[in-house]
Amino acid sequence: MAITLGPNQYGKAEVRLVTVEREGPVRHLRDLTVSTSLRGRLERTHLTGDNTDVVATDTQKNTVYAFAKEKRVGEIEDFALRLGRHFVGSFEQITGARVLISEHGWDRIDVGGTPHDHAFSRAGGEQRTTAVTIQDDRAWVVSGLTDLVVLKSTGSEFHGFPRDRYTTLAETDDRILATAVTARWRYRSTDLDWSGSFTEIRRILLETFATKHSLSLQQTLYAMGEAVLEERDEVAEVRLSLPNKHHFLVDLSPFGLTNDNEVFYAADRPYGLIEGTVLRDDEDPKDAELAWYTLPAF
Ligand SMILES: O=c1[nH]c(=O)c2[nH]c(=O)[nH]c2[nH]1
Repeated sequence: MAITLGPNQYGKAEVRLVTVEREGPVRHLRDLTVSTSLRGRLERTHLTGDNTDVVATDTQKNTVYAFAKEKRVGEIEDFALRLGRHFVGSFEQITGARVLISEHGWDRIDVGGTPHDHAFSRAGGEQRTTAVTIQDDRAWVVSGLTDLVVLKSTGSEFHGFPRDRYTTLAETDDRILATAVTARWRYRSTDLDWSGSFTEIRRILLETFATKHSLSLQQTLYAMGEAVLEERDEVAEVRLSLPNKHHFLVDLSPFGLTNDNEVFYAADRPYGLIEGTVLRDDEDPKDAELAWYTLPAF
């Protein structure tokens, strides 16, 4: 039996990078978490401990900080492409790179109706994300968002599902539908107005969630992905992960009270988890395998 080294990558995970840019008295703040992973001819270190080919993870981290100083960070997609191309272009043994970036938003604190120059408050839990993959001279960009928490207080039904001896769930034609959207979308290009595209895709996801009358969260998921693909040519594929944040009607009958969809118990766990991919039928699924490689399936 021969034993060999299979696919591998290595890098620095979750480099916390905060930049402050000056514009007169005004400061601009960026808050990123950056992970780098490199692939290539790395057998020697694994098999013999010879580190000749190993670009140290400490060097990778330092490169992130130095790049942030040498040129404005700019769009997270462009920053990730610069970093990935640097590693693949500078070290002959490194043939591929994956750079993950998530951005945490900060809002200016409002002081007496005026946004403050240099004081900020965290903008909720939502993050904008990108995953850039470089392989030799090719590149792929998968961007997205996490933890976009949404709720609609009506306009959602769930019925018609099979019943067996274990089924207790009541059918409903009016329920709360709530979720924390994690979405990733694969771009067809590496040269785009990233912020403009992000803003539009986020708007489409929100508008579709709000306006699509829902017969299941699965149907809502498909509608959200479909709307993005219909409106945004630059996107090849959308993957969504939607936890169903259940809101159960409280039984008020012990107190002699009715509950006409007014009082709910917001359950923490377990939650339904609805995940899916929406893609163009002319896309070759093989083409993007590397773009998604090692990313969560949804
Ligand atoms: O939208 C839903 N999809 C399900 O698959 C499901 N299952 C469940 O118990 N509630 C729901 N709601």
